[in-house]
Amino acid sequence: MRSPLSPVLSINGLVKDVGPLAGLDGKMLRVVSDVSLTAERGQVTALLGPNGAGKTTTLECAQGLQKRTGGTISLLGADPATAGAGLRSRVGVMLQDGGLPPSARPLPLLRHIAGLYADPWPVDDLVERLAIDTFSRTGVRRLSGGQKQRLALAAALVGRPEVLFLDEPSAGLDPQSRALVFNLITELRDSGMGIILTTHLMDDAQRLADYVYIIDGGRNVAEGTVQQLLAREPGVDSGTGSGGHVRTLVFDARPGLDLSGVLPEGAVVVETRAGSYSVTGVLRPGHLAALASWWEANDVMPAAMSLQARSLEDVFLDISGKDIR
Ligand SMILES: Nc1ncnc2c1ncn2[C@@H]1O[C@H](COP(=O)(O)OP(=O)(O)OP(=O)(O)O)[C@@H](O)[C@H]1O
Repeated sequence: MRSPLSPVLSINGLVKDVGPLAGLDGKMLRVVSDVSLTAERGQVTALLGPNGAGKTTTLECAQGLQKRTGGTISLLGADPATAGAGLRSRVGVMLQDGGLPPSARPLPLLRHIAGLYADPWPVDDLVERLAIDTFSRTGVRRLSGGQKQRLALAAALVGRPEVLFLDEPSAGLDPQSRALVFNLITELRDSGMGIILTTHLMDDAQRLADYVYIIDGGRNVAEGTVQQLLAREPGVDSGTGSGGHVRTLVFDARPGLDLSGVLPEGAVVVETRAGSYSVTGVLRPGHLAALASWWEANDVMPAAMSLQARSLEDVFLDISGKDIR
């Protein structure tokens, strides 16, 4: 785990039991057994994990919404389990379902929230920045999913929080709104806000996160910068791999080519469907040269080919497995 000088959030050995549960003969169920993470100021820290990994439970304990069973949590230097309203006013939370009152209208709602803070973000500016002006007087229940998301972000920001929790911030956003929201998140990060992001969209995490924690089954399974995680070789649990990046070369040619023994070690060749081949591994120029020589010797001219970088999604699936939770 990182040891930043002044983290906005620091979780150590979090344990959370729920219950007693009737389905377990009245026993407690341990849903988080050992999660640790730190989030720095001026960074986006992503918490990723498959369904049921314990992300929501971890973050709700961090926000003081659930009582932890064990471990320590420090949010802006205070214990969220015992801190009062003073801490809450320094923390912004954007929930996936918005948590907004259905009968409220965006502009009056934001003005009302702003009235609770001594030095709020000017509402007109937020409304303009998040393009809320076009629906500022429409009832929340009539807003589209993307409009609710932008309003939820504005509501989380109006108190100028020092730390911001974002749960699936781009859910339901069209490409224009996504760009708007991402630009704002990047700007907030650059201005020193500590941002904690949970998402199932690996693309969002890859784009926004400075540091990533992956949890599964209620415990940490991997962490690192996006670059460090991308450099991992498939199946390797720790370290940064051999220094090269795993890539996939995809090409289309005639079906049934026997490429066994053609490539230097470290590459796996699969005919994914008739005539489509993928070569995956820490590919080096020698792999490309061997393939091209073999094509020449066997009179094969691919109809199409591309070299693809490994994505955070590939790494995530590699670490957390492909089983459905
Ligand atoms: N009160 C509860 N009673 C029973 N099980 C619970 C309770 N709270 C959480 N769980 C279980 O704990 C596990 C972790 O849940 P949590 O919501 O933290 O996961 P998550 O990583 O946020 O999942 P998702 O990605 O699906 O939102 C799940 O298996 C969930 O069913």
